[in-house]
Amino acid sequence: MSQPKSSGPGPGRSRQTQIFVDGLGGTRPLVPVDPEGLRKAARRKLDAPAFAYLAGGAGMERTMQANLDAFSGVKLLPRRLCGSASRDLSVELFGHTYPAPVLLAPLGVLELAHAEADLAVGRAAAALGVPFIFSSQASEPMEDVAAAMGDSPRWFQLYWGTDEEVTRSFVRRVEACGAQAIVLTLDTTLLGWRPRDLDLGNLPFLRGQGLAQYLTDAHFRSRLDTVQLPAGTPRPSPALLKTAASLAAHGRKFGLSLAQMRTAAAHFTASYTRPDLQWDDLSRLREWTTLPILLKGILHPDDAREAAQRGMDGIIVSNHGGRQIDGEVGSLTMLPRVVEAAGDLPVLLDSGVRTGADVAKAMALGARAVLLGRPYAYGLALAGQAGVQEVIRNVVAEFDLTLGLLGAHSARELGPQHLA
Ligand SMILES: Cc1cc2nc3c(=O)[nH]c(=O)nc-3n(C[C@H](O)[C@H](O)[C@H](O)COP(=O)(O)O)c2cc1C
Ligand SMILES: O=C(O)C(=O)c1ccccc1
Repeated sequence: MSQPKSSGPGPGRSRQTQIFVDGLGGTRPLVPVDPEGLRKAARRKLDAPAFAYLAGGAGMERTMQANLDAFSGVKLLPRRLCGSASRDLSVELFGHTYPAPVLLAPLGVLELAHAEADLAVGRAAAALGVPFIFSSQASEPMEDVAAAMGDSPRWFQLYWGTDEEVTRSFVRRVEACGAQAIVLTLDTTLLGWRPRDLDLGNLPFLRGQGLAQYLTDAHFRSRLDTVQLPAGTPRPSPALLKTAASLAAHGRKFGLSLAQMRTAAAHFTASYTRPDLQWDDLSRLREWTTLPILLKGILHPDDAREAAQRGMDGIIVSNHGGRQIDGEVGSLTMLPRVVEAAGDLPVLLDSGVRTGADVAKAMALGARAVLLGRPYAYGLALAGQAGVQEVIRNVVAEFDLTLGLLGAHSARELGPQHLA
């Protein structure tokens, strides 16, 4: 059993030792190790609208809390005198071996956190061999991020829009980018009710942010001279001028005029999602690509069964980090029943994963891997690529230590025997 390469996320002891040795010389970690400290440091660093969008959730954020509570409610149960000096953290998914059971979740609009956005995250993921799931709402085009990552693993998250030519075009581009899987997100057919953004009246897409996949898509661009803007021109105000400046800046980056950018923001808003997408539609995606398809946002076991019957390849149990329905069930709470219903399909999980011990809990409950969400965006905000790398290293280091302390030799052997 092989350990991850030294360039990989790394075994826990060395990371922990490194932090303490650095501390002897007065050097502190680049970003807070404590998850709540990490969030607070990002809040101090970011402007209010950026932090609201990245950190916020739906309604009173009760589902965000439920995600954390679900992890708190699961208790690990270690065994003694059966441990190992080193652990094998690797996992296999769809014929690929990854160094640890951790992927980077698709997060839109990363330019809110850092100017280098998805490029910095891609480089961090590549440095560690951890797969990065590119978002449909990315700030940098998939081709550029893929180029920045070399041969390192990348997946792609798809939103299925009403302009199906664009959706189909994304799938072609994804294949050309060397993605190893497509993740179809099903829980954002409508934008959730998010008071933090509503109170600031801020939706990044209307400012041209988070549209890089669309603005570089030939099919999407072909619409920009034909789609009509809604009538009625608002009176100029300082805020509107700021919005125009943001649209114009994004237009310059992607070779589009301000008028085209206004149309792009309107066309995106009108077409990015299909609230009436049905199970039968999945057969078209299945025909378009031979890549593994995972459905993200599954919570009900019957939906997992349906996914298996429809020829899907995997499931991501998720409630979108509590950003969609306030009051929906915590993601980890549904994991065991979804795993049971999914049969042979690999089940991954996100929403509320904050620590290495959380990774161990999800795997003990049957997840094959987890997606890390907001924590890496906070690392990005604080220290760019290096901040993202450090957040991943810390989570993986704690996971490795947790395995060792549980008496497990490998990530794969985690199971109900490790739960109280
Ligand atoms: C700022 C932000 C943007 C997101 N954008 C997307 C997206 O474009 N596509 C998607 O499938 N999920 C998106 N998500 C959801 C994440 O992929 C993931 O499900 C969630 O962040 C996990 O919860 P956690 O942040 O509590 O770990 C986004 C989440 C955040 C916080
Ligand atoms: O912010 C999100 O969580 C997200 O995924 C999204 C994507 C497209 C439109 C609005 C929100």
